[in-house]
Amino acid sequence: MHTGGEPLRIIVAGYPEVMGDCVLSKRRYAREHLDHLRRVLMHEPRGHYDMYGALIVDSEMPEADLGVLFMHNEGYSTMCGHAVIALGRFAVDYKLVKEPRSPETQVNIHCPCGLVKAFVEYSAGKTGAVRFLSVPAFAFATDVTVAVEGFGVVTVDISYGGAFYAFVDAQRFGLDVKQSKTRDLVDAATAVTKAVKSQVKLHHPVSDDLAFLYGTILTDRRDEFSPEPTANICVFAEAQVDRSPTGSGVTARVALQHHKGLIQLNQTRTFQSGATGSQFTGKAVEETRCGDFRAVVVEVAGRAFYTGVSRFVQETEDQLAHGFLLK
Ligand SMILES: O=C(O)[C@H]1NCC[C@@H]1O
Repeated sequence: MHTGGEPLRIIVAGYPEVMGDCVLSKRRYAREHLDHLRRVLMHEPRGHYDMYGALIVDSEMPEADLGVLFMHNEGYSTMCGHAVIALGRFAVDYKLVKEPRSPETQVNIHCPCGLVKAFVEYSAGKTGAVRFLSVPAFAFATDVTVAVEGFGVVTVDISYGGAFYAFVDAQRFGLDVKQSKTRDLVDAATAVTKAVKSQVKLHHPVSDDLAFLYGTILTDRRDEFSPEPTANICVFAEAQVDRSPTGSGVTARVALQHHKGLIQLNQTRTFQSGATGSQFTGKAVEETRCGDFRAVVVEVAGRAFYTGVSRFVQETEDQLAHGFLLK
């Protein structure tokens, strides 16, 4: 499938059992014991540098309809909004939920970061747009200064939307998220990610497995509420570029905007991908807490589409059967 141009290869069969007593520990198990399969399915020649995947696993939560592990060019994410939008439709279409209901069917998706509730438009047997309520999202730190190689001292905000992101105005690098060359945006964002990773210690109240920087999101700085779309581009994992507006990034960005008093509860904003122009909407719907952090529940909405069905093989005499990546 794809959501706003971002691919999602949903793995439905062929994996060995993923061990672990919870979805978060299954993520650890996959990283430690099954990583060769991620490389086969994400990397070339079956995938490509920016491929994204979802492995459906059992969840230990009785209310979950399915569990999922997310994978990309470098490892395993804790949250992925574009994948949740696609999986919501997929779960209804492939009967992973019992009784589809109109006008919306609820699909509870247990992600490594926690339970995410997706609501899938359903009418006359057809699935449509999907909205989801994510795990509590919070601004972790604002106006943090880091020394970025090649760019000097840069001020960033750090926010959590199921995964941690650093946010910076692209203009700081003389760039425009919609007009600049992708390569230049990737270089700046990657340098920021490297600096934040080495200079800022992250913390998540629920688990240390959630406390890592997933990527950097460059924005057009239009954070104050407006009915006009605001654009951003997300560079995550190993310099991978999201084609969509980034569901977990929109969640983190809305939490940041709400924290700064730039957006009120239930004010809907439109977020546009600097890469493809595709759009998600996002709004904070409830104030809550995550440990000591004041947090919000954010609703993100978008559309996903089917692209095809694949079956992959590995031949024993193939020297490149295990996958490779050109950097
Ligand atoms: O939509 C999202 O949240 C994601 N897309 C790729 C990177 C993030 O996981």
